[in-house]
Amino acid sequence: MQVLLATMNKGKVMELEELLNDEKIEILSLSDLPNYQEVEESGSTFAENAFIKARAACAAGKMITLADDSGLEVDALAGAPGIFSARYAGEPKNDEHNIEKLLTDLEGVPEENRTARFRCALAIICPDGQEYLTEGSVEGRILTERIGTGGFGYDPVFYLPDLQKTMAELSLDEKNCLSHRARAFAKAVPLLTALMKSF
Ligand SMILES: O=c1[nH]c(=O)c2ncn([C@@H]3O[C@H](COP(=O)(O)OP(=O)(O)OP(=O)(O)O)[C@@H](O)[C@H]3O)c2[nH]1
Ligand SMILES: [Mg+2]
Repeated sequence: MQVLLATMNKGKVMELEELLNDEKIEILSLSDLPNYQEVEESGSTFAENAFIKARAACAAGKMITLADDSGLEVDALAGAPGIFSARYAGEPKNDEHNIEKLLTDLEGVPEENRTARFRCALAIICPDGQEYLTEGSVEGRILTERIGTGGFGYDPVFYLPDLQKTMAELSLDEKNCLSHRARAFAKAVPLLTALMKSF
């Protein structure tokens, strides 16, 4: 079975490829679709944006398509950056600038009020029109400085109190055991298994 990963984000591709690691699944990405034009994420929720990305890519690739829309919600910022996480510090998107802006916005906010979560909405679309959505989240806290070099995005400032580590200090395997994306993906596994039998 062929599955298309509808994301331009190399960090996500790495994580999803590892999660989808099954010899019966051939993984394609948007770079396998010649002339694919990235679609505008015009929705107002993670779920809407995940469907927008998945529908567009499925129409182009005509195979089972997975798209993730994800981001960071910080309580002291009323849920920002949320769906705007990728471009929080403006265009073109830049993880370093985003972290810089986040730390500036949170200056003076004490540790106990720096609670946050990553959220992921994972859309799965089939060429015959079936649509599914799963979601996952992981709770943490925003540090005042970066620690660790793994992952992508805000990982170096996202602290997991239970593990006493940032997300960027985890190996790919460790991140894939507990991340928002891994949790959304785990809920999609039974579905993918069923789809594999029918396509
Ligand atoms: O530290 C992080 N660890 C993560 O595990 C993570 N997952 C998402 N994010 C942030 O949220 C944006 C997604 O926005 P997003 O879903 O629109 O993706 P994107 O624009 O990067 O690629 P695409 O999939 O849309 O092509 C990303 O760029 C990041 O800023 C993360 N940050
Ligand atoms: Mg995006």
